[in-house]
Amino acid sequence: MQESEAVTTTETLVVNIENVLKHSGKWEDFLESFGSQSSDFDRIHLLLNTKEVDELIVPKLIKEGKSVLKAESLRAIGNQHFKLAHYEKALECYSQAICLAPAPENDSSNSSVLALSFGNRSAAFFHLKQFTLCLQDIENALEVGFPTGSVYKLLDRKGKCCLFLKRKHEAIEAFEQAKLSLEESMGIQDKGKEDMRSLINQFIKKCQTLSDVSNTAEKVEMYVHTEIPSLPVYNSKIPCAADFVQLAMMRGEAEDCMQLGPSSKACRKAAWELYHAVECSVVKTLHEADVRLGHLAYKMVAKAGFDYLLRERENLEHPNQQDLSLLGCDQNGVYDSENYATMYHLVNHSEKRSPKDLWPRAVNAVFLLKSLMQMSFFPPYTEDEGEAQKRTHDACYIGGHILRHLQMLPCNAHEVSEMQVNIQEPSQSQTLEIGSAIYPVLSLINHSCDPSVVRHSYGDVCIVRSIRNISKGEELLDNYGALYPVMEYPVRQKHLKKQYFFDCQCEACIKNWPLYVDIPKDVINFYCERCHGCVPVPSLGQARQMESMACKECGHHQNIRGQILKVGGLEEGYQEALHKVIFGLDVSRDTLARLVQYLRVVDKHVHRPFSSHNDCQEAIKMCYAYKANAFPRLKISEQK
Ligand SMILES: C[S@@+](CC[C@H](N)C(=O)[O-])C[C@H]1O[C@@H](n2cnc3c(N)ncnc32)[C@H](O)[C@@H]1O
Repeated sequence: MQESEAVTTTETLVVNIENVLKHSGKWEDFLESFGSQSSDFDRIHLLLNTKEVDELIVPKLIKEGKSVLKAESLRAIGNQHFKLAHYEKALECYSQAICLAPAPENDSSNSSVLALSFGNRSAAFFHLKQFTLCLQDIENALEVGFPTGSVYKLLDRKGKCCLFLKRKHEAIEAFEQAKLSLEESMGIQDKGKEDMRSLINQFIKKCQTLSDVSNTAEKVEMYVHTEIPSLPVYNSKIPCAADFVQLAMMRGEAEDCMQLGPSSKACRKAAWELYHAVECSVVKTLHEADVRLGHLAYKMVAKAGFDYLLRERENLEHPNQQDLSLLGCDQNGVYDSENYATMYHLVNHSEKRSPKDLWPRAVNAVFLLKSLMQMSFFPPYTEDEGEAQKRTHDACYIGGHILRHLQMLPCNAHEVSEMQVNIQEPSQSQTLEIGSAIYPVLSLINHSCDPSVVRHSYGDVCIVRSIRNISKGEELLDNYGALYPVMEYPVRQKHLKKQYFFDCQCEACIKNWPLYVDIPKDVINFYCERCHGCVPVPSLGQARQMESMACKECGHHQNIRGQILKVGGLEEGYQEALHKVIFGLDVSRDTLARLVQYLRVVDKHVHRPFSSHNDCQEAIKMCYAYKANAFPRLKISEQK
């Protein structure tokens, strides 16, 4: 028996190749030659034509088989747990069954184990009161061929979920469909049908008592933007369907955000097809080689397809800047994040990168290219000499795309995150990066060390909300991992320069705002009514007694009692809400509403940095985070 080979990561591969070239005295010349290449195409060409490099980059495909038998057996164990009301254990088994179940078209058994497992898992989610996840799995089960005779059960469950979530009209529609489906189902006696019908009718009556609520969340939560990624990848080491499973498990959690529902289904379908075409068999290889963002680069190219990339070559490389469609906009001039061109033209800073920066990326690109070559991505080539040249040329062109993305992604990709909640010790909760994704619209937002928006992951959907007042026409500013309250100015600048190639000129940087711990607590700087400068006041209590105060900048004396009363009037409610979030994990809408109200008023009247402003922002972020990907989940989704 062959001993299993140790897996080589691309990082080790880079070191190995360097060592081989150094050993043969060719490294310096090679690096010089590499540094003189002016395009990604040429860089890939050089690597493929350097024997030592070409011979060492040999990705081994690690295929993991699907198995109906294994999936069925896990599903059966899940059913045993389910009967004993061990729903979380059942959930785990069903999830594993879903991972191992083949796509329905490859499943020769009578009913698709994938569809049944999704159906079972929806029941487990239902009992765990995870209604949105339950709905997601009902959709999945129906999509992949749940047995028609039992579809009424899923529709009935769907109606109940919608009822719990107070989605009146969807609930009634689902129950009506359940009744129709019940009529069509064979193996159920007339009496049984009648009982079931009358039960469903009772639920419909319940639905009718619900009021037609609108989405009030939006008013409290300050939504700015919601984006479904063009491409997501997970850091999971589970092969193939893992991404799909995680998507199914997580996407659509934001039941209070109306924009998520329908398109996520289309995305899942697209992802499913893509995986089974060029990605499914290679996912494990990419994870084992630890290619990280390389997985996204691979997926971008795989999704675009060889024909498209070849056909659009001229338009991509030399777009007519007047023609917005060539830059990724649709016929109406609207930026289309599904269009490859939008991602292709995202900033990559190629011209600022040194050969030492580009070299490991080029090795990664060749590794990914060769993985792609083992799939049915390229057209078949004959053995002719001309064809061999074409083959090399095509490889360099596609490899060039991958290399371009490996430069673009570190400046533009976003993390998909999940909070691991520590219920006993909330301050010990941790946020983990569970994946990465490209959101082309989000990628247009610049950085500030004092950002105006914050992002949270709901599944792999990203929701952007404001965390301070934003005037009409004002630029949105996100944070690239360098917040002024917790990171010193030089450290922030270094980080931003290294990864994003710019010197930050945000207000916090220019004015050298202190770290949170050093923000003076004995003074509050109100806005001057004349010049917008600082009117410093001591504590709110003392300030209420004072007749007028002077602006530090223009000297104008003014009575700011009205402003002080506005902030002071909200202080008690804010303090209470803050305490509830931090110590009680109370992230209900009421608590959030008080925090948001306080933040809006403080933002309007008081200069930053102001530590209560920071505290309030952090508490608001916590409220959002606990509602986003957070496990174990707080039972907040069902709260009013
Ligand atoms: C995600 S992109 C943001 C969109 C980008 N400005 C564009 O026009 O496509 C990140 C890049 O934008 C630029 N950038 C972002 N924030 C910036 C800032 N505050 N000042 C200057 N450049 C910034 C940097 O070049 C950075 O690498």
